[in-house]
Amino acid sequence: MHHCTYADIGRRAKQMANALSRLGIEPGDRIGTLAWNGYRHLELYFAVSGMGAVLHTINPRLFPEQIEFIVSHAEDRVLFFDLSFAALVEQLAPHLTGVQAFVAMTERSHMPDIRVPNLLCFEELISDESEEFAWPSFDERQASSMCYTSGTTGNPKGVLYSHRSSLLHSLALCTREGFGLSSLDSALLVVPMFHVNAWGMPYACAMTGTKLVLPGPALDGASIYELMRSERVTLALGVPTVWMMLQQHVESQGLLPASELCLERVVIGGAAAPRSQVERFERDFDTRVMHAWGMTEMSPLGTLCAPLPKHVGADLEARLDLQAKQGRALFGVTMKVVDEDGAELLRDGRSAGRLLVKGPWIASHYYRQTETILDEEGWFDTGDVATIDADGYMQITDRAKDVIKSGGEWISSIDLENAAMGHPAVAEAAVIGIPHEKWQERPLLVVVLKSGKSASKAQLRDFLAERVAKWWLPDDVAFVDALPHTATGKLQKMKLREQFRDHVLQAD
Ligand SMILES: Nc1ncnc2c1ncn2[C@@H]1O[C@H](COP(=O)(O)OP(=O)(O)OP(=O)(O)O)[C@@H](O)[C@H]1O
Repeated sequence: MHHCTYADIGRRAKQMANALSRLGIEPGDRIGTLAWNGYRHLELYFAVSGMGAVLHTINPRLFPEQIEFIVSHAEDRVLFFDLSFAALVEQLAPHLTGVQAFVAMTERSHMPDIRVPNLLCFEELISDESEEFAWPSFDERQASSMCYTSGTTGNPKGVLYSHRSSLLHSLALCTREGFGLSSLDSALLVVPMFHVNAWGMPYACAMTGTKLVLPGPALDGASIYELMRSERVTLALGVPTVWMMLQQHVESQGLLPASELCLERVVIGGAAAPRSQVERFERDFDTRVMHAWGMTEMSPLGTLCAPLPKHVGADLEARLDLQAKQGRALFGVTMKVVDEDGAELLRDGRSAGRLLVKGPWIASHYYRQTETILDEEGWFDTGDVATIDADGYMQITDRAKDVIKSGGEWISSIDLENAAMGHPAVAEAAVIGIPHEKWQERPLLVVVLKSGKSASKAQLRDFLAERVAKWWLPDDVAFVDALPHTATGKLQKMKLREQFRDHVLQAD
């Protein structure tokens, strides 16, 4: 484990800024990274943006052709990469003709033996550089970083973040109503630094002096647990699949209650937080869950579920009901739900419609596309379907493309999945619509069972019958070993729909 201070990061960032200037990098140039969560990646966050260039973090789990497209589309001039991507870089390099240097994020003794033009070594690059660098001044609306969407529902689209949007977003995170960061915190980032600036945490933690714990590629339950223990983590951020692995690990290893940990807060975002997962954190870890929602286009956070004074002292059931919601808009963000004609729906917690958002850290267009993605009043259509209640708590019921349309009504795949995940034998669940002659579509529940546990279709349907409306009950249940996820932890429903394209619904 490498330990360093923000002062060390600052010094090395200045050395890197000097090195990049020497390579001819100018303000506005894009610098790509194919890297896990690590200190060198953090140094690049500050070196590249600080000198006025644009840090382009690339999702390394995309297909090689997609990475090739993205690097070329962004016109990256330098590509930094972790050693685990050396073979990938060697494969891609001949096609990345615009990249003038490839930098392995390591020291000389570990340089990979690959055939890549202009291969440089990170530590060698900065070793002789001065620790002084006069950070230039520039317009706050200038781009500081960029990233492409997850490509869950189509091709990835490039989004630029400005210094202004990143700063405002970070300030919102620091507040008590945000993540409430302080220098007393130790924050574990299980969200990748290659996607949406790891939810803005690298900046927000530096602003507050919060210790950042960067886990590298280690994403299994055992290593996450060990890091939480050894680094005395008080705040951890991740997607539901990551927390599923952690909870399975502590359960299977008999580590419950998890009193060895000093975990005070867990942020669950990127996909809906299952009620059973929230309950386990509250009950077995004695940890407060903060449910968060956002999008690449939103830098990424839009809402956070924090209690109001009237919720203080509420019992577990009431707290769980609240945590199922994605939360209230962060300072700076405005939201509304609208019907198909664009008319605003009631804030009654029941009327579901398309969720529109507005705010200073929401992108106005995709990279290298001229047309705006905002309507004439500045609203961005998130593509999510949601309700908003009288207190302003928003709850996602589905992505518009995943809604199951049955007999003219909508069935929320997310609600069904959450209900199914409450069954003690279910590790993970996904619900998709299967075409149906009479009803247009009917739900199919696809389930991964916990190892060593069993449940029949009938048992699962009986379990659900007590929790959802009768007409929502899945017509069929399919058992699989694993569900397809994107690199950012989202269920790939497009892939699942493809997998079950010819599926014939069978009740038993
Ligand atoms: N807490 C949450 N609960 C439910 N859904 C969430 C939550 N957080 C994020 N999401 C989902 O993730 C989406 C944002 O994902 P992201 O911006 O990473 O890429 P993507 O939208 O999946 O990619 P693409 O636009 O290429 O399909 C949101 O619109 C929402 O559907």
